[in-house]
Amino acid sequence: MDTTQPTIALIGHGIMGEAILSGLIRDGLTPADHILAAGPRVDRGEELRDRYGIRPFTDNRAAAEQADVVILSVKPQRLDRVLENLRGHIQPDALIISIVAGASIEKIATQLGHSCIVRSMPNTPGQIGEGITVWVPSPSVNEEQKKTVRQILGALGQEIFVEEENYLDMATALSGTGPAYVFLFLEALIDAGVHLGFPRRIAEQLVLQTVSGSVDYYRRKKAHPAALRNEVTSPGGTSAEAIYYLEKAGFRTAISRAIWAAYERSQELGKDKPTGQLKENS
Ligand SMILES: NC(=O)C1=CN([C@@H]2O[C@H](COP(=O)(O)OP(=O)(O)OC[C@H]3O[C@@H](n4cnc5c(N)ncnc54)[C@H](O)[C@@H]3O)[C@@H](O)[C@H]2O)C=CC1
Ligand SMILES: O=C(O)[C@@H]1CCC=N1
Repeated sequence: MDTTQPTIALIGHGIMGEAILSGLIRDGLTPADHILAAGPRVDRGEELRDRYGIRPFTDNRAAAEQADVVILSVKPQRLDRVLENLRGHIQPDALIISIVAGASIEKIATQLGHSCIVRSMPNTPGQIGEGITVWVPSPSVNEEQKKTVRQILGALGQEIFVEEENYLDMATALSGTGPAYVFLFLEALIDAGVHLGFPRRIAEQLVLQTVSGSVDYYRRKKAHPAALRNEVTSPGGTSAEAIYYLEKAGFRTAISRAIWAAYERSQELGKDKPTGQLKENS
């Protein structure tokens, strides 16, 4: 093992834990034997070891004690117990990166008894390096550590540094949760196509290319979305008819209210003992 390379411990090796470790390995940032992935499920650890060559652990402390960087990637409802268990088992100069929705820097620092914390919010497209992560450091994170954070989070796609922690609950609602809105929209369009009478395969192809082509077009034209929508909307035509019904049904307001609700839920998840049932070991 090359002792000049930082050792990274993931506490929680579910969907996002795997996204991070696979990105680090894919980008050649961390050798697989420097990644320690901890979680209660032995089968999951073995699966990740076989797929990537990382070192699995069932004992969070044993992984964290060896790590220069500790990444917290458990569900918010598990966090209190995990932090309590890790307290006193973190190297004094270790950097902690949390991706846990809602959990504030202050909460993590107090419960862990450690001040060098980064709070971040990635999203699932990070699994293919196409995600976006917003992050905020505590005051004791130094410039060298910020570089490390950029590299680690950069393995998931784009990263945005912010100075105000409140942006993290906002990012959780907009970009962290964002893929769920996009997939719901895709699903609704495909089902509408099937309702019209298209075979599902054709409906999926039409929707996927329409959505990805529109996103690419928007990216390239750099025009306001309303201007691009107007290009589609002929007087007395089909788009005007469809948009009339969407607006009448409260499309925009529903989206805005949903994102506010997600923002408020992120704030609630940061409180002690957040509600929400978890299955064993999830
Ligand atoms: N899924 C998403 O879209 C995003 C999730 N997040 C945050 O990432 C965190 C993890 O979420 P997911 O990866 O989606 O969840 P997940 O359920 O896929 O992964 C959680 C992992 O933690 C493990 N675990 C359970 N108890 C544990 C313990 N005591 N110690 C160590 N590991 C334990 C579970 O076995 C599981 O593998 C959450 O806090 C979530 O808020 C952040 C951004 C996006
Ligand atoms: O649903 C959740 O709580 C997580 C946080 C960001 C995306 N999913």
